[in-house]
Amino acid sequence: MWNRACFLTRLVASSVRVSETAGGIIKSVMAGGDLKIVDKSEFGEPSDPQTEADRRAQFCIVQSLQKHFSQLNIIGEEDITSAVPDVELGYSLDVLRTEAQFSDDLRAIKEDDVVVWVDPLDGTSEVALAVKNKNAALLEQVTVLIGIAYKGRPVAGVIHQPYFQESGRTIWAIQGCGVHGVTPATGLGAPTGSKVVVTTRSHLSESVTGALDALKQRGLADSVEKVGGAGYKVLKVLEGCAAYVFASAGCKKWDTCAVEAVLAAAGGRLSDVSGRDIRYEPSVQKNNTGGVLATAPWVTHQEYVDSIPQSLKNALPEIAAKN
Ligand SMILES: Nc1ncnc2c1ncn2[C@@H]1O[C@H](COP(=O)(O)O)[C@@H](OP(=O)(O)O)[C@H]1O
Ligand SMILES: [Mg+2]
Ligand SMILES: [Mg+2]
Ligand SMILES: [Mg+2]
Repeated sequence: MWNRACFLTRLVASSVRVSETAGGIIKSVMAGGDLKIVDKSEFGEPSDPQTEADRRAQFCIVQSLQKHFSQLNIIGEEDITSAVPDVELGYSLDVLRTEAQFSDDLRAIKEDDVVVWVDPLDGTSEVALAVKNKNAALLEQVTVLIGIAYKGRPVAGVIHQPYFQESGRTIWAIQGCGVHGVTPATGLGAPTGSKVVVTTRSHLSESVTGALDALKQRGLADSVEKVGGAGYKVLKVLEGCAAYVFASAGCKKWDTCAVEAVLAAAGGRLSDVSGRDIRYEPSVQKNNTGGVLATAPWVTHQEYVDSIPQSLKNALPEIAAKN
């Protein structure tokens, strides 16, 4: 089955397994207790922590994928990594079985047509806070993100959530083939009966709260929940929240590629706050300078775009320049 599978099937099938291995690495670093945190931010910027778990998880993902796919263009968040022993990776049979639903376009994708965007640990600030405050509940917000872009747009994505219940879960999607690992909420306000909007916990700013206030006034946000990680916020949108709003710069392509693929496969939409597509070519600037707006399948994305004040949209390039 593996040998007959097309390139995209084999890449996603391997990515599902390697995301789970990376999740295991994150858990073992946490269990060891010494996170060896460094701050990647430059003077005057908000703190941008990196732990030994981020470094080891990225090494594992990049090394394993390159072993199978030597020509693959992989762009990971971390510049510095920590070596971990080589592991023989398997592949997900569920992914292999999905190939029957592929379009001819998907079947024709070759190794040098794609860019893989890797966030080895999304929610690092929450990891640091969980340790500092001895609050293990925050770890639910950690995800491993592997996004696959073809012709500059997401075509498949893997979100592994290592601390979901006891053994974690992996959510993945390939364009046109549905979402696996979660059942997306389909109705208005499910499960709370109102429109809950999620936003950043650790990167709040005037422009973020300005956008949220505007959405509240228009009846598009009944309440706001502040949680960590782009991966976790999109999972919340898949499971009943109306939208994820981040009207600021600082969130990067590796934060959004995988989650956009998964959300789009569920019928939702992710764009910048002005409604423009986010591009994922290898040469693109890493920062999502137009902010991030993700909406559930059951809300109208354009209503959210239109409700965010133009003055905030216009100010984003200046915020981006400072990041
Ligand atoms: N101003 C900023 N500087 C650096 N990273 C930022 C940022 N704003 C958002 N991010 C990154 O975007 C992701 C989601 O952020 P948030 O939880 O605030 O919504 C996090 O990814 P990582 O945890 O992978 O670094 C976070 O670091
Ligand atoms: Mg991230
Ligand atoms: Mg990260
Ligand atoms: Mg980071």
